[in-house]
Amino acid sequence: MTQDVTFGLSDEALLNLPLHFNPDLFKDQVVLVSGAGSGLGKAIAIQFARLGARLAICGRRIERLEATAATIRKTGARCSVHAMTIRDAAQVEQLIDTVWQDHGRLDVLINNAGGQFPQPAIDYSVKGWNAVIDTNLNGPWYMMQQAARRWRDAGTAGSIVNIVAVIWRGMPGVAHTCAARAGVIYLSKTLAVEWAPFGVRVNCVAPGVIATEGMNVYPDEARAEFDRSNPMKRFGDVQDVSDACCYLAGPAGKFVTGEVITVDGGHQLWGEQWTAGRPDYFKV
Ligand SMILES: CCCCCCCCCCC/C=C/C(=O)SCCNC(=O)CCNC(=O)[C@H](O)C(C)(C)COP(=O)(O)OP(=O)(O)OC[C@H]1O[C@@H](n2cnc3c(N)ncnc32)[C@H](O)[C@@H]1OP(=O)(O)O
Ligand SMILES: NC(=O)C1=CN([C@@H]2O[C@H](COP(=O)(O)OP(=O)(O)OC[C@H]3O[C@@H](n4cnc5c(N)ncnc54)[C@H](OP(=O)(O)O)[C@@H]3O)[C@@H](O)[C@H]2O)C=CC1
Repeated sequence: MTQDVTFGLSDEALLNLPLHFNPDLFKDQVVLVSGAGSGLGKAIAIQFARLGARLAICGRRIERLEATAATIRKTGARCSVHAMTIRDAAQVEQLIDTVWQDHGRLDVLINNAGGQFPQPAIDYSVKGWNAVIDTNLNGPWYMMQQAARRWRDAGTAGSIVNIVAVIWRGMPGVAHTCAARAGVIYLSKTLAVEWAPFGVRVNCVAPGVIATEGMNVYPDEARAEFDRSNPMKRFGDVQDVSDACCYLAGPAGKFVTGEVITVDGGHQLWGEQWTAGRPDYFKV
């Protein structure tokens, strides 16, 4: 049976998910989450707030960010809202300055904002290719570099978690995002070494198919098969990903850097994947 794909949990449901970590785990720490107006970013931000953190959230659409912030404030946590695009290096620099001014510190950066559109690579326009590379490689890089410069200059430790994707076998239909995510993964492994002297850890989480509204970008034909993309034959939920972020960012992950945690129900080991539908050539 195809799983119901009216994706996403309500804010109320996110506030009431059972916690798998100590509620004081991130007490008084400041966590910046990009793309927190929806889906995974919203769930990650709310979970850090429930674990005692102060939040800074960013994304392009202010209304969605304000809605997330209102939910976060119900937990008693402080939350600042920053409307910006990660694709503009100057806006990223301004963002990191403002977060330090507003909160006086930064402890964790969750580089979650991202996305792509499904299309055979042979048809990509230059603008489409650049949009995806800017969103999923250049943007996360600007965020990492600005955060790390601040940590180096302040002499304080920091932790970065980049949300990537399960790209190990390629991903037909989203070649542009595969290229970008591979870049982020190997950037992270390299920075983990370069930035270890500053006390900065850099890790990635690679989610498989997770039920979020972002999934609506895929054609019905492809989405109908997504719940069969792993041997558990279902979508993961947002907490599967937010828990991995909390593990990596928090004290349990203090000896982990340059690593990728795959949270995919076994997807990387199993089956075929067609993000833009199965081409006729492969139907027989
Ligand atoms: C058994 C089956 C198993 C299968 C299992 C595989 C499952 C793997 C699933 C993949 C893993 C990842 C999942 C997710 O990431 S979930 C969703 C995350 N969210 C999104 O993807 C959000 C939606 N995407 C976007 O917002 C955009 O794609 C983009 C990221 C590029 C946003 O950029 P921008 O806002 O600048 O975009 P524009 O609309 O201005 O477009 C810029 C140019 O990009 C081209 N374009 C955009 N959309 C399309 C499209 N749908 N088709 C073709 N081309 C597109 C185009 O050139 C745009 O320029 P023009 O508007 O001038 O034409
Ligand atoms: N759901 C899944 O199964 C999987 C998701 N992922 C990745 O996880 C991340 C979150 O995805 P998900 O929550 O599902 O999807 P969503 O589309 O719901 O979330 C993407 C978020 O990124 C923000 N964003 C996009 N472009 C920019 C930009 N240029 N500057 C700032 N913010 C931006 C969007 O907000 P706004 O448009 O307002 O800016 C939105 O809130 C993405 O990187 C996605 O590719 C990876 C694998 C699987």
